[in-house]
Amino acid sequence: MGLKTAVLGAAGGIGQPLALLLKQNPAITELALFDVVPVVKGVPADIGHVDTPAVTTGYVKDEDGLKGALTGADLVVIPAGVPRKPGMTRDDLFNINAGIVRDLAQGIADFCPKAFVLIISNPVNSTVPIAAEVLKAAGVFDPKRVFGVTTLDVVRASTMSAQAIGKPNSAPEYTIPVVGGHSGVTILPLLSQAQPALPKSLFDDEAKLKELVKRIQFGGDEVVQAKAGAGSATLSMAYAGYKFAAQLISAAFEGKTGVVAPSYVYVKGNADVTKAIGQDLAFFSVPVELGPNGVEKVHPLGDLTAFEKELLEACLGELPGSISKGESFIQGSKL
Ligand SMILES: NC(=O)c1ccc[n+]([C@@H]2O[C@H](COP(=O)([O-])OP(=O)(O)OC[C@H]3O[C@@H](n4cnc5c(N)ncnc54)[C@H](O)[C@@H]3O)[C@@H](O)[C@H]2O)c1
Ligand SMILES: O=C(O)C[C@H](O)C(=O)O
Repeated sequence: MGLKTAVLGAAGGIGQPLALLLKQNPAITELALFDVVPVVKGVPADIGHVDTPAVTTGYVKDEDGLKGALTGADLVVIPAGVPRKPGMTRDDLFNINAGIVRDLAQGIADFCPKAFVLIISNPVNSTVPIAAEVLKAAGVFDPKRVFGVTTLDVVRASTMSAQAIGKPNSAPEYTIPVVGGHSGVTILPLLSQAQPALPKSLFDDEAKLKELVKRIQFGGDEVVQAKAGAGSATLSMAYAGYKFAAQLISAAFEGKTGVVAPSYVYVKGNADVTKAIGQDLAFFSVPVELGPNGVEKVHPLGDLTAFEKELLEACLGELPGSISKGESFIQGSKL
């Protein structure tokens, strides 16, 4: 088995370290790096020296590079687009990133319609519906193969919970489902379902619990502010993006079973999700069991505490509008 993986936006803050991490995955034999800026030809010249199997190539948009990067791709990861500056919301990126994701999704429809698609570009709550609409219009949308990458929220939930309970080295021990969307209050960490359970004292201290949830929801802002105008999370995102890609590769191509990870996927018509959230939304981040077809099964959201139900209400106050905004961007252009 040899996999071709394409990274679109590969010269960027996320793209470069993500490409390096992907280069280390032995299942990947071809790593295609695409960007609009010519330096993307230098990235494979650099990481191509790493002594792992993947042959690494750079493609620039101007040279009809999208076709070369995508043809034959099994997996496409998209971190293309502009990042936030302090004071911006992710939705403020919509005007620029919506068109970028639309054009890249069209390339996927044209050149690798069966690839797994992992979307990192913000606002994820809208860019994933945009990609889905483009693929639908081309008649190639497979809801099991398109993923909004929300793994950074999952990673933050473990790290920040471990810090909050005074065991900062214990982050790797915790698995915490984070569902909903990927922006502020749409990020819904289900701390009550942490494995192993977080200490009861955390749940007894309402102020501390709320502070922790808010920190997970607005973790992206922490980085945006600290970078002071020079961008948003790149290194932790590359780690998280690779983590999800590696989980998908192991389940889809290497026969690993029982791989479950939250991801923002198409859930329209899923009776269990509709029952759990009280709406038949098109997209929601849910714990997904991964396998040869991508999404093999959506796992239940489980019992929510009264506080988590409040968080769900807040999430649902924002998420449907973000989904419609993405869908209308494509549907409107077809009128
Ligand atoms: N999902 C998440 O959890 C998450 C986390 C962090 C960042 N992000 C998002 O990821 C995106 C990228 O962030 P970054 O820090 O890497 O930004 P960056 O500016 O460092 O890199 C973006 C890259 O995309 C390239 N690009 C622009 N238009 C393109 C196109 N049409 N085709 C191909 N490449 C194109 C740019 O040339 C650049 O190299 C942003 O939208 C950011 O908000 C998402
Ligand atoms: O905060 C951002 O804009 C980038 C990313 O979505 C994040 O969560 O770090």
